[in-house]
Amino acid sequence: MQISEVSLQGFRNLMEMQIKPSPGINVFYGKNAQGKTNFLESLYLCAMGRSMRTKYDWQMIGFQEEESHIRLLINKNNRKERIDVHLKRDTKKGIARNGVPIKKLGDLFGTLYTVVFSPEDLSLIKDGPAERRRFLDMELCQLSRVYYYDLQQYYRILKQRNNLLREIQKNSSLQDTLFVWDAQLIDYGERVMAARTDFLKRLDKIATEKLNALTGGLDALKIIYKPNCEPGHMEERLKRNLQRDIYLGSTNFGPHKDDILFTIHGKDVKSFGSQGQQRTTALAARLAEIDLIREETGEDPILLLDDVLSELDERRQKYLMESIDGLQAFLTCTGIEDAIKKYISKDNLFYVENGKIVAEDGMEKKRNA
Ligand SMILES: Nc1ncnc2c1ncn2[C@@H]1O[C@H](COP(=O)(O)OP(=O)(O)OP(=O)(O)O)[C@@H](O)[C@H]1O
Repeated sequence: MQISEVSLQGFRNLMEMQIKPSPGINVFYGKNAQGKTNFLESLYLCAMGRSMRTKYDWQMIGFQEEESHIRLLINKNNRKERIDVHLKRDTKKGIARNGVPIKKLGDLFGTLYTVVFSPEDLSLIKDGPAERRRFLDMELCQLSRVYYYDLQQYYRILKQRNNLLREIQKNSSLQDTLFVWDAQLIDYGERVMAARTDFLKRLDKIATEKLNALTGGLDALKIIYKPNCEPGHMEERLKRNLQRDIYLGSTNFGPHKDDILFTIHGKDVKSFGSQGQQRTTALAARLAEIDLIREETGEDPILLLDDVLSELDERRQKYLMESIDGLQAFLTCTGIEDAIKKYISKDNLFYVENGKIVAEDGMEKKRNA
């Protein structure tokens, strides 16, 4: 799977541009705040139907613009696919796949697989459980539309159940109707937990190997699913906690409170790992995602690497660059460091300045003219 053309109009500070990336590692370099991450964000938006930085679509529209358009052409096993995203200030965004508008976001998943590496990956380890659930859900949604559907249904029913719990506080006879929501919540909740269990088992196996290679066998990683209630026991948990749920007006057990534990030599990386170990753990998890996507879909994902090299030591930089060799990657940096020089050709260099992206060979021509 490869992106063969990107066209942008009015996307953040990227006003009007069209580029044809190469199949290998494409490097976007330039000073701070020029539009490099904005470019990666536009690709992510086409893959996932949302930004990786904001939940508000309007924030991605250029300050002076009313609308923003992104078009990607993708080569997929000698087939061509097209994704169009249209952001509007006053209405919902429109997304089309091969010219056909999609009705549900789930219909977009699977068109373009991406793995994002960014300095914010550290928050996967350091922040609260919500960040780790987000990681889990984004990855699983990419891989399985069924999961996306189950998760959506789960949250829809959870909301209804919580509303009803608050109603029951005022009118206890309504408790008789709770079983309708509970049966569905348990059904979808158990499915979500089963998918998470399976995904994390597989991720753990691959990430452990990656971390082992990244640290030369020094650190032994384990990724452990921490379900908030044991899979298979949701019904019993809900029953046992009913009075508390009614009192609080919210559901206190279920996969909406799940977490993931990352350990090195049995110790929680969040509490005991060094900053370097936390970063390497996140990197191993991202690298494992690449293999998992390949295993699951038979497709190579597109990699978005946002200024990650500067955070890594030489050994890790080398391992990362070697791991992504042969994949299409979009890598941002402020300068062409030695670590990347040998992996790229001049044809894959793009200079970013003040919202303009210029292919390096084009610049060369301009300079020599
Ligand atoms: N909606 C928008 N419209 C126009 N410009 C925007 C919009 N949102 C952000 N910007 C501008 O985009 C610039 C930041 O771009 P970006 O985040 O891509 O930086 P970058 O090149 O990756 O820099 P760094 O190396 O610091 O990460 C800022 O100047 C910001 O003002």
